[in-house]
Amino acid sequence: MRSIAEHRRRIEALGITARSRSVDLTAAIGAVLGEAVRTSGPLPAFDVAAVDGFAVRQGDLGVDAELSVPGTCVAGPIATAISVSPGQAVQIMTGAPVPPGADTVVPVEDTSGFVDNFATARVRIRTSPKRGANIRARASDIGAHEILLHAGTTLSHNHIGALSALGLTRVQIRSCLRVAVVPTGNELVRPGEPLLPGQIHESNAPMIVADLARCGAEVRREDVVGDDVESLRATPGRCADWADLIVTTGGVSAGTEDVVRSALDDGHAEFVSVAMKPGKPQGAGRFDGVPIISLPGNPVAAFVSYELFVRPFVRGALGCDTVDRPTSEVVLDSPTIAGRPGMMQFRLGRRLGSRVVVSGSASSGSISSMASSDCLIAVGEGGATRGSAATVWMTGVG
Ligand SMILES: Nc1nc2c(c(=O)[nH]1)N[C@H]1C(S)=C(S)[C@@H](COP(=O)(O)OP(=O)(O)OC[C@H]3O[C@@H](n4cnc5c(N)ncnc54)[C@H](O)[C@@H]3O)O[C@H]1N2
Ligand code: MOO
Repeated sequence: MRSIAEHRRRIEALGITARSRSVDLTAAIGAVLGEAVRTSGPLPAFDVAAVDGFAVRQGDLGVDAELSVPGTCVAGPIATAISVSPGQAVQIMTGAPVPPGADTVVPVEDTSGFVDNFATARVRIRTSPKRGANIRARASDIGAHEILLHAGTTLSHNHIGALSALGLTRVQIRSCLRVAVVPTGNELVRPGEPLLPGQIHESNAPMIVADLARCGAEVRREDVVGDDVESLRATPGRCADWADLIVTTGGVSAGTEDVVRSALDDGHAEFVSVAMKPGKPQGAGRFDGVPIISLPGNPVAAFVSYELFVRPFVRGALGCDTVDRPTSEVVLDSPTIAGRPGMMQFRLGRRLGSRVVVSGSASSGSISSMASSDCLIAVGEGGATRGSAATVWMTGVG
C-alpha cells in the first residue's frame, strides 16, 4: 500500500502549473498575485506635512519664538512657489508638500496670535519640537524600486489600496489555472433535478468546485459521466482542450461498474491503494497529456482526498503563500477511536475551543457528519483515546 506522503509526491511530480493574466485591480480581490510589484518612485514622493500647522526652520524655535508668515501651503498642486527663510513660518495643511527651507512642522495647537492677513501676519510658536517633527519625509515609507508586494500574496482590499497608491489600475494574477471537475456514476443526478428510485444527488463536484474557486482557480463543473468506458475516455479528451488539471470522482475501486480506473488506466495514470481511511482508492497521472487526479466517490472520501491530494497542489500551482490548511492542537473529547495498523485515519470533527468532538459516524458516505463538521481529525495507526492530544486541520479556514 502506498503512503500518503508518497502519493502526494507523485501528484507534486505531475507539475501542475498556472499561467498569469492581467486583470483590473478592483476585480483582483481574492486572487493570487502573479509577480512581485515594486515601487517606481519613493513613497511619500515628497516631504509632506503630517499635521495642520506651520512649517518652520527648527533653528528659529525657542521659548515663544515669533515668526513672520509670508504665505500658506495646501494639499494639492503647488500653485505658487513658496519657501521658508530664517525668521519665517509658512502656514501648512496636512498633506501639503513641505516648502523648501522648512525642516519641521509645528501643530497649530502649539501656536497663537496668527491672523489670516499675509501682509502683516505673524505667529507665536510656543513649543520647540525636534527637527523633522510632523513631517512624513520623502521615501520614509518605502524607497524607489523596492518590493511592495511579493508574488503569491492573496490579494485583499488593503493590498488593492496599496497597489492603487502606486498609480496601478491592473495587476498580474495567477488565477489562470483551469480545473475541470468530472463526477462519474450512473446513479448520480445533478442537484435541482428529480430523482428516480436508485438515484442520488451528485454532491462531490459542487463541493470541490466551490472550494477551488475560492482558492483562485478557474473551475468548470462537467456534467455527470455515466459508468461506461467510452464516455469516460471521451470526457478527459474533451476537457483537455481547456483544462490544466482534471479531477474525477467515483469509479476507482474494484467494482464491475468502477470504470474510471479501466477507462483511464492506459499506462499514464496509476490507480493505487493509499494507506488511509477514508480515501483508500486513488488515481493520478496524465490523460492526453493533462494531469488527472481521480478521487473516490464516497462523499467523505472525496472530501478528505480533495484536502490531501488536490487543494494543496492547486494552491501551490497558483503560487499561494500557504498551501495547507492551518492546523490546531486540541484534546479529543469523544470515545476512543481504535487504531488501524499501517493506516492513517481521518475523522470529521467539530472544534470547540481547545477540544474536538467527532462529528457523526465513521462512514465515508455520511452526509450528516459532513454537515456538522468544521475540521478533520488526523488519527495515527495507534488510534486516539478520549483526552489525548489531537491535531486537527481547520477545513473551513485558509
Ligand atoms: N470490493 C471492494 N469494494 C470497495 C472497495 C474495495 O477496496 N473493494 N473500496 C471501498 C472504498 S474504500 C471506497 S471509498 C469506495 C470508492 O468507490 P468508488 O470511487 O469506486 O466510488 P463509487 O463506487 O462510484 O461510489 C461510492 C459511493 O459514493 C457515491 N458517490 C459517488 N460519486 C458521488 C458523487 N459525485 N456525489 C455523491 N455521492 C457519490 C456512490 O453513489 C456510492 O454510494 O469503494 C468501496 N468499495
Ligand atoms: O475511501 Mo473509502 O472511504 O476508505 O471507504
